[in-house]
Amino acid sequence: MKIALIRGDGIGIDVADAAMAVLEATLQKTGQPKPELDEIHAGAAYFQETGQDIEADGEERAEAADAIFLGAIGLPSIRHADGTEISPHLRLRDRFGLYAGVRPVKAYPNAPQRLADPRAAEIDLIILRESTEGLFYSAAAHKRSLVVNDDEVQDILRITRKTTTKLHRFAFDLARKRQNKGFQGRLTCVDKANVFTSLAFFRQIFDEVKTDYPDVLIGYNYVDAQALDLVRKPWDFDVLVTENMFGDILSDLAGGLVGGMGMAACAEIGDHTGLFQPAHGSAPDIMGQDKANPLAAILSGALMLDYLAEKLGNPHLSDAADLINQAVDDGFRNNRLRPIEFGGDMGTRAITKAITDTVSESRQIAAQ
Ligand SMILES: NC(=O)c1ccc[n+]([C@@H]2O[C@H](COP(=O)([O-])OP(=O)(O)OC[C@H]3O[C@@H](n4cnc5c(N)ncnc54)[C@H](O)[C@@H]3O)[C@@H](O)[C@H]2O)c1
Ligand SMILES: CC(C)[C@H](C(=O)O)[C@@H](O)C(=O)O
Ligand SMILES: [Mg+2]
Repeated sequence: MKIALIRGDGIGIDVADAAMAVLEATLQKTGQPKPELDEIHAGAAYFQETGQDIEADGEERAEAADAIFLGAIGLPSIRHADGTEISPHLRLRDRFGLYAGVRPVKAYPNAPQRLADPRAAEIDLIILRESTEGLFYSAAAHKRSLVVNDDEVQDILRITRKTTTKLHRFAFDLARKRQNKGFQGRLTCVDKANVFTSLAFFRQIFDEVKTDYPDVLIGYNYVDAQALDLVRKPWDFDVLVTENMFGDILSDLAGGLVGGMGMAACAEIGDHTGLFQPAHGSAPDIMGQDKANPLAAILSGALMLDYLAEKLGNPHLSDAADLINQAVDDGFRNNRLRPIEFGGDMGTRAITKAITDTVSESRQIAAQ
């Protein structure tokens, strides 16, 4: 199993190391061989040093791996001449067609909840963020803005039938899988179809796809109302499918609901490969201090194992993913996970050790 590893910048480096340590421990526990890591240098610091945002053959090597794992990329102090930041990962999403951005939002026991309502303990939803087009079609990294001059800049919000059909199918399949696991299995289309023709088209394709999934409960919400509802009654939602920029914003909001960005895992899935990374950034305000919560990265590692189980036809990798998810759940339940992010006393290394210890001590799965 070959993983392309892009650790990136700031806390990205520490949380990627944490995720790899946990990955190795779980693979060992489940009797699987160590992954082969191909480290690819990329990011803002690399750009400052070399003038390139990723190693010359980095994109090809990423493509050759079974999956890609990324820490975080970007430092606000290092920018291109137009003011935008160094973002080679946007090119990776584009190049590999990583249209399905899966961002789980789950309240763990004893983790801080920002809402007083006891139902906040039930929050367990997934934001499915389209990740290649929408308003990001025009991201500076792609140089596709329509007008750029001293007086005006125009960006493009692009919705295509091909990508949107795949996205909505992915969303309905996900809702169905969740239904089979005992969740509501309700899918909400989040858009702004009241104002934008492009987003009315997004909803129209949702309606076309839904006819193949009569068993899935559906709903609609405009994105502004969805922001309200995520604060007012997040427990009512299960799977939300949305445009790229909306998903970017809502996923940070939702991360905040369940403690903070250190809990915000992410999988970006395309037809041929997947990229796994925490949804947070390089957090320059806490970098180099062993303060980052590595759980978003560790949980992204579990998403990667689940993806690889299917891709490589190896169910032991799913067992390894379950071990990680269980260790996080148990850790919070038993108060063995107390991240500094939540006012606790455990830094990046201590959290990582608590998870690897739990995995190694686990009696659930004997090494084979
Ligand atoms: N996927 C990515 O690589 C990615 C995502 C978002 C931002 N960025 C980049 O990261 C840099 C910083 O961006 P930002 O400050 O807007 O967002 P950020 O996610 O880095 O930080 C936002 C806030 O959340 C906190 N935070 C984030 N992750 C945390 C963790 N694991 N544990 C504890 N606290 C955590 C930070 O300390 C900060 O207060 C920018 O250069 C931005 O472009 C990269
Ligand atoms: C850093 C940035 C390019 C990225 C995005 O906007 O997609 C980040 O915010 C994310 O959510 O993964
Ligand atoms: Mg974001």
